[in-house]
Amino acid sequence: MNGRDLGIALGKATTLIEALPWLTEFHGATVVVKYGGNAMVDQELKRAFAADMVFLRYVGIKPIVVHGGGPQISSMLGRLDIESEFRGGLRVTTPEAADVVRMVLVGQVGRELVNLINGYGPFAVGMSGEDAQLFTAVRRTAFVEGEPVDVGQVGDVAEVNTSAIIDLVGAGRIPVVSTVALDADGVLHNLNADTAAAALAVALGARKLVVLTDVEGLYANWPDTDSLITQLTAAELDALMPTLSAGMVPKMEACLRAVKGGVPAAHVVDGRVPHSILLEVFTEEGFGTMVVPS
Ligand SMILES: Nc1ncnc2c1ncn2[C@@H]1O[C@H](COP(=O)(O)OP(=O)(O)O)[C@@H](O)[C@H]1O
Ligand SMILES: CC(=O)N[C@@H](CCC(=O)OP(=O)(O)O)C(=O)O
Repeated sequence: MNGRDLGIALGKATTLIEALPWLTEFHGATVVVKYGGNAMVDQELKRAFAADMVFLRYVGIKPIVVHGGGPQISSMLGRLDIESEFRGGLRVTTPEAADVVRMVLVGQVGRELVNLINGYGPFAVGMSGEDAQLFTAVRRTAFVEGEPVDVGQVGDVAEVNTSAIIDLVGAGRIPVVSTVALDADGVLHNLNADTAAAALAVALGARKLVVLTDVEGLYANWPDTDSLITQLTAAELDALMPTLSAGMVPKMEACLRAVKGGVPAAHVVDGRVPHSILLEVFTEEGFGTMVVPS
């Protein structure tokens, strides 16, 4: 082996051994991952994400994936000539739109992700928030400039029944969750996927919530990209919330909900970077923005 090849080999060994403390710390831990953004549309990023989930599973971590799909829902509503708009970051969801949301999330986006993950190992099992009553929804209003606005069949998570997820994870599976759910009267509701991921992380007592996005993480002064925050407390995030705009609001609300609900760390990581989740979990410096309890 020449000097250059030896250098490369030693670099690889260093990277592997750097992971040892984190492999030890997170062995057996439950990690809820919200999949969305670019990582959901770019072929290379999609495959990298699927490989990461199977990697986590093989090293003894229990990943649970909650997926988004806003752009795919908008595209299908457009094809069907059904009007769609967002108010206060939430999709106005008529009964007709709710059927399309379920069809796209459960029947299209969820299926594709299950198949991608299963390309690396036969572990992924898809489920809707309806299955075994994983989520019970309660109707949610949006807030536009401080005023409540009715957005139709949009729900928050009122209750989580983790039994089916626990069964699947116990059998070595990777649950892939689509975020539609019934309310107590059996009416179908559309749940924001960041919100649902946070509620699930809390109910499962997860060690981490990791939310993929299309920026490096949370910036203190968006759009100044020199202002990336690597770590902050829930109290510091509470103070920043009024300064955040559209897309980041549900994500950071989800991080707050998770850490206030007992999850030790919630992360927002850049889904444009292949294997960003591995970088977050297995490196000393982590990746993106980490929110910790106050
Ligand atoms: N303080 C902030 N830090 C980072 N991004 C912000 C901030 N405020 C607003 N944003 C916007 O939020 C977007 C992320 O939300 P969104 O587009 O909904 O993500 P995704 O498609 O990954 O669900 C960023 O691309 C950015 O445009
Ligand atoms: C109520 C609400 O807005 N629901 C979302 C559900 C999908 C989602 O959250 O997808 P992303 O993570 O890709 O945004 C929607 O209808 O678009």
